[in-house]
Amino acid sequence: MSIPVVDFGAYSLSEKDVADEQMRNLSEELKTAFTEVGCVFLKNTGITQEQVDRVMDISKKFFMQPEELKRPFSRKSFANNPIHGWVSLETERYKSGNEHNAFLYLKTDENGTTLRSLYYPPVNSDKAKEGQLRCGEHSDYGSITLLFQSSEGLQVRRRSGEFIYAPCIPGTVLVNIADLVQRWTSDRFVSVLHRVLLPPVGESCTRQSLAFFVQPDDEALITCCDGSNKYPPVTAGAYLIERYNDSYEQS
Ligand SMILES: O=C(O)CCC(=O)C(=O)O
Ligand SMILES: [Fe+2]
Repeated sequence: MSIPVVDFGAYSLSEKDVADEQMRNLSEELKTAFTEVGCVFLKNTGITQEQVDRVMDISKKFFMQPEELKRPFSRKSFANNPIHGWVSLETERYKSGNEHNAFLYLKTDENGTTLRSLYYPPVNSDKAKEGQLRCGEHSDYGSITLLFQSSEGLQVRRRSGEFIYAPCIPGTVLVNIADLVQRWTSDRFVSVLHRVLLPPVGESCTRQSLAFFVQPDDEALITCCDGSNKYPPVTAGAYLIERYNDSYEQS
């Protein structure tokens, strides 16, 4: 199954009421996507492509500034909020990947919900290292991730193990199931492994993406909702810290 594209119009930000039947149909479509692939493209959400482009333009302006102007916003500058802030090229990477990208994290104080704005600079494929990826293979940690992307390169792994491209479809948002929901649903919904490949040889395009990681409140206790206890109960905050420490190499 490829990644389904589901029309979210009935439940878009501009709609006040949703008819029961529309809600039932929508939930069926989402359930199929989340049990079979772990992700779905939603169209007609009420978030416009213009709004997404605007956020990407603002982010790009930030990334294009000289290092000394970005440094005051670097991650170490926010003592009470260790995730918030700018991370320069190759400072932080998933253990599985040989990466080259920069991030800006915007995190609230209430829980782990975070917007991560990513900028991948142009790549000279002659100089690329063996096995280099733009973003190493991983699954996200929280409940769901909303992903907006400016160009191709993202791949997701199907349950069969094969990686398929997640195309860049303007006006849509890609919703990924993350690990806490897989745990919560005792593996009924699958958290989707994904990665970002380098552009094809001869093309050196940049890439931008916006990943909105939705996280339950830190103290929320996540127990298997079918009562199976397949995974021991864990608070969302503790789980996030554990996964975060486990997943990254800092250089
Ligand atoms: O750039 C992308 O599309 C992938 C970003 C991602 O997977 C992440 O930040 O967790
Ligand atoms: Fe991710």
